[in-house]
Amino acid sequence: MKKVILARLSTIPVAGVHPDLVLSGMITERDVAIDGGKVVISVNIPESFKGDLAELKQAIEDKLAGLDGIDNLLVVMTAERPAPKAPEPPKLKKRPTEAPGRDMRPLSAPVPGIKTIVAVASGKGGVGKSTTAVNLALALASLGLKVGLLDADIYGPSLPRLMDIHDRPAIEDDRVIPIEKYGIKTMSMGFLMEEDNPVIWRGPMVVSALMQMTREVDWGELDVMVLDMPPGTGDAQLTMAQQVPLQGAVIVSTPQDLALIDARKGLKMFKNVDVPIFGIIENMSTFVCPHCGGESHIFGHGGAEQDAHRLGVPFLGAIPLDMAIRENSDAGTPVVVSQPDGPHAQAYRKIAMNVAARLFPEADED
Ligand SMILES: Nc1ncnc2c1ncn2[C@@H]1O[C@H](COP(=O)(O)OP(=O)(O)OP(=O)(O)O)[C@@H](O)[C@H]1O
Repeated sequence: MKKVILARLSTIPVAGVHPDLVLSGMITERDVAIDGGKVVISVNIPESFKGDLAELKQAIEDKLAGLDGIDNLLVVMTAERPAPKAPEPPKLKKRPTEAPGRDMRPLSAPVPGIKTIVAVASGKGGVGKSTTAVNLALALASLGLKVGLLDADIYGPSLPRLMDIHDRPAIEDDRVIPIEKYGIKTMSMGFLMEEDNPVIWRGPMVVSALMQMTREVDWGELDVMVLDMPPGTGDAQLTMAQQVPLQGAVIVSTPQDLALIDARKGLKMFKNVDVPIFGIIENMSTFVCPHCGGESHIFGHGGAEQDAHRLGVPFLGAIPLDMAIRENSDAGTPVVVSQPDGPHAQAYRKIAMNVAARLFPEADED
């Protein structure tokens, strides 16, 4: 099947690169993933490419249209050069983080059907950003909101593991259908990649993949989309923060990371692109002993809250370092759904209420 696909694609000329798309090296056998009738093709766009990405994508779809054995086709364009220039978002006036009332600033191209988007970011990896994003999304849903969770951490997508999802999403009318679990809609590049054949993402490829996951996925109507960003504050994260119409961002940080400067880098990045910072979530704040249940303040206590205030951003809440959170995360049953009445679910719900209050300030005024 791969051979038939590649044979058809090799008749497509690529402007400025090669008269044959396959010989150009932009698509190899490894870039074609087949799962039953679902086919995902990732195209590596080199610097020398002079054509139009949308036209090339269309040409690939046309060539494969009607091919026996393909029910659903998804073409992902990935580029090593700077992403195709999107229209510059309007220059927005800075909005104070705690500005009262509704944010009336124009949004850069809102995504139809999605009322609000909140980014979950961290200054560095391994602080529990994805665990926090998943539990925050589920806690927002438990408040009665329609929630989507987009795992934009395409370097190391963790949603398949954290939510125990191993299916591939369906594709209908050229749109990917997000996978529903525990009452929220989810999408992750991890759903499309083969575990033993990871895609190597280079620089701005990330951005075009993100745009496709935001806009070409059939999210339906959402009150809030939680966007799990890749860790760190590099160019890819910066471009994401600019290109997605974010209502705000939350920064996940451990106590020691707050005391250091990583979390501050995250704050600075969003401030630079005029995205309001909803606040800081302190993860792994106190240590809960798995044997006696006693709490130890290994990194000191209350420091994060003070740090947040010192940095001029709200403190949204703290989540302890607890074996139950790790075990549930790793088993794909986030603590908010596996122990909905437990103290951790409560802590996440409290944070979710803080976030919801910032996402929908008008609801507070009623
Ligand atoms: N509050 C917590 N208590 C105990 N374990 C936690 C807590 N938060 C996260 N973990 C565990 O820490 C590990 C890293 O968490 P996670 O994958 O969410 O981090 P991340 O910041 O998204 O990482 P990366 O940057 O690599 O994507 C996981 O094993 C997770 O279960």
